[in-house]
Amino acid sequence: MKKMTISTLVKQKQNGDKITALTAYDASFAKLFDEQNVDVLLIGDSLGMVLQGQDSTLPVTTAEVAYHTRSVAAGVNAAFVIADMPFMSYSTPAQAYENAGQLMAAGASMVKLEGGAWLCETITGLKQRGVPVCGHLGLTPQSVNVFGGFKVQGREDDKARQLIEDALALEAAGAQMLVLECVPTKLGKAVTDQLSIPVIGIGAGVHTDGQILVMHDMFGVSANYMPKFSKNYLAETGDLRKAVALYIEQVKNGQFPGPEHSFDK
Ligand SMILES: Nc1nc(=O)c2c([nH]1)NC[C@@H]1CN(c3ccc(C(=O)N[C@@H](CCC(=O)O)C(=O)O)cc3)CN21
Ligand SMILES: CC(C)C(=O)C(=O)O
Ligand SMILES: [Mg+2]
Repeated sequence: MKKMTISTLVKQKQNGDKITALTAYDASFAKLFDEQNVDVLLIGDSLGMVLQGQDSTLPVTTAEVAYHTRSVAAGVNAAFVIADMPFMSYSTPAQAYENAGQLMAAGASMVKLEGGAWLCETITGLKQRGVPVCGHLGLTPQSVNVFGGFKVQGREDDKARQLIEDALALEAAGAQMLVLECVPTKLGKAVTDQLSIPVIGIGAGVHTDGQILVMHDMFGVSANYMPKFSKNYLAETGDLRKAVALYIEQVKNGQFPGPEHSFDK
């Protein structure tokens, strides 16, 4: 398989060929996922919860994400590698450039930032400096203390409109991909239809251009809880590789996420 690129992912959106994504934190699983042809691997700051056992992503550092990015990059052949920028590592454009540089040097092909229109200057500046950016809207876990918990976002009409405006602003600023987390199915579809860049959903319904899951949830081994939108693929396959293959198959044919993994309103 040839190295995945952003232009191939955009073509997948245009062709309705669903994009498959998983989190990964080490070389062995990165290689296993890559061999099953997962399109995108994310070194998520979820590592604070699933690897470190903390109750939020806030304590994660850029050095920690860089460490796991080096490991994942060493195991990858074709998959597109995105690294999360941790909480408070992109508060100003200058701080974002410094920390994004660490993640790109560690082997990422893109960095992901949580937030809306306030990030536009940072996104434009990163892109001008050679750093592709993925946005992240909806339930942005780094704002858990503002939300008062890991709660579905964009349920009210005004909040939904605001989210769509933020998504359009991120795209206009130069974001080349978007993760949309924990929003009603209808909002997931509206954002996906209005953007030209690929929209990867997690708990955002079946209409996004692709899906991502935290790998520990897909295998049913998460230390803390299992979000409603996740599915344990190891339970029904009994084999790591078969679990990944079934996840890919069900994303591609629209079987996952089903209504039981989505939020109607
Ligand atoms: N194991 C794991 N899976 C994840 O998907 C994940 C992490 N950890 N850590 C970082 C963030 C935190 N995330 C979470 C965590 C919990 C819920 C959750 O419990 N959501 C409720 C929704 C409640 C409502 O209706 O508002 C749920 O029932 O799924 C959602 C996303 C997503 N990310
Ligand atoms: C759940 C995904 C989108 C993420 O941001 C993470 O794993 O940190
Ligand atoms: Mg994250």
